[in-house]
Amino acid sequence: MALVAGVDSSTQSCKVVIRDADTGELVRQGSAQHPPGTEVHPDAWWTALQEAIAAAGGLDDVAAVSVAGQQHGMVCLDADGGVVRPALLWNDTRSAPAAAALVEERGAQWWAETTGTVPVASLTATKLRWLADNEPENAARTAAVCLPHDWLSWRLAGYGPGSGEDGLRALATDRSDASGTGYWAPSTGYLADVLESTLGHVPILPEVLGPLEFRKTPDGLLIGAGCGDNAGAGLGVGAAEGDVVVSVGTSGTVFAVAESPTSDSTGLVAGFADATGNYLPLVCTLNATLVLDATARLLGVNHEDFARLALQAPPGAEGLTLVPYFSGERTPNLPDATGSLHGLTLQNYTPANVARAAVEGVACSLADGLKALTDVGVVARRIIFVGGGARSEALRLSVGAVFGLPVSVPEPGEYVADGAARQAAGALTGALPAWRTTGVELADIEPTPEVLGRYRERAATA
Ligand SMILES: Nc1ncnc2c1ncn2[C@@H]1O[C@H](COP(=O)(O)OP(=O)(O)O)[C@@H](O)[C@H]1O
Ligand SMILES: O=C(CO)[C@@H](O)[C@H](O)COP(=O)(O)O
Repeated sequence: MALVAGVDSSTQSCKVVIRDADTGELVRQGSAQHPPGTEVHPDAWWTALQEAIAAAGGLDDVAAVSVAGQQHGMVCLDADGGVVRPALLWNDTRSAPAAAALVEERGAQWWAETTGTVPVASLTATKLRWLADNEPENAARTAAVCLPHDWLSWRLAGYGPGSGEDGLRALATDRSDASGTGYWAPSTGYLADVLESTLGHVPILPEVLGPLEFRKTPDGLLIGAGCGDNAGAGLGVGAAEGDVVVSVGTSGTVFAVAESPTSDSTGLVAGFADATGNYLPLVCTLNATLVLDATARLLGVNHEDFARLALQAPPGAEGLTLVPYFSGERTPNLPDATGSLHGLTLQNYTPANVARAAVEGVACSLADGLKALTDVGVVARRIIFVGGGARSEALRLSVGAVFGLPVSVPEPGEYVADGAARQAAGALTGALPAWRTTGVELADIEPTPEVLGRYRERAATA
């Protein structure tokens, strides 16, 4: 029995699954926490990866591994292979003015048509512009730029500080993560002019590997191309045409697998690539489980009691609407927005209604994401709901009620890491295996279009 490993180095934690390459059976798993914040030194991810691997029983008997990771994070390396400064993560909004400037300079249409995505603060290119404007010495010292999953794959392959230029030239990435940088186009590859006009020079960049390409360590461990975490989730749940995946973790994402690229000059839909050679039109919000975590903390309850409390209130929370833009927002692009609670009366101001309004606010912001996707031609027949937030019964039911589509909830699991493991199995055998996932279909949920309608009116004033 050959074993493969998949890693999800996400915003809050690192998860490792080890599966049978043929059957997909879960053999072992482990995880470790990441530090909080939107600026993190990559060494913290490396430490967490090693802890998670150890918790999963090590990789000694594993034939291939792939790393999926949070997208867009700016990892700058110096000529020696050392980290120049802590990475700015996808949810760090300090580069919002840089994003606006880039859109102004070339026009939203150019970005949408060339790279698939109109820049917002999350995209790596905007962070490079921020670096050049605010830390010119660090920009000048940056010899190579890569993403979280590229850097961890590179460390697993034995490179790191001291590797020098030869080491930097061994960096590798894949289409799905490259497509979230803002300086890579699916049709032409890296865009030197965008790098010149952001970082100020063209650094060494990771080679973009094909979906089943791999590198090999001296010990014979295959290291797959890896992928962005959303593309990993798509692989992990086996998303097919007509499926829309809703993933609720630190970010809320709504995405579909498409055979052709999308181009949305309104900037709502990011035209990413997937991990199989197709495309992954995606909407991403900044405010998902952290809003639920904060509201549960405010109410002094744990996740389970929070869900129970929310379900004690009727749909619509007796008129309360929470617009969840606590961290600013990415979609819609409102980096300076704040959250708000609307419709308060002396009668409806109860813990249950506040909990329900938080859950419905997150669900409604994602339903707006679905609308943006269908507006660019994505066909949605059912929702596949994954991520830490899918463990909440209240959020599952709320997603079912506001989306107005059948919702399938796979067994709770680590679908990003599973997708990476599936890619590793593909690298090992030459073809992606058809692993089965099991789950439940949510049936008989009363749709609540009035909840979504009221949310839209109130969010429009944010
Ligand atoms: N039962 C639950 N109800 C609501 N949220 C939950 C539940 N279990 C976990 N979470 C939340 O899910 C988040 C972690 O999900 P995950 O998908 O792993 O995030 P990420 O990939 O962004 O690191 C945390 O914010 C955690 O509090
Ligand atoms: O920025 C995006 C997608 O464009 C996020 O989805 C990140 O990829 C982080 O994912 P999580 O850690 O929240 O899963």
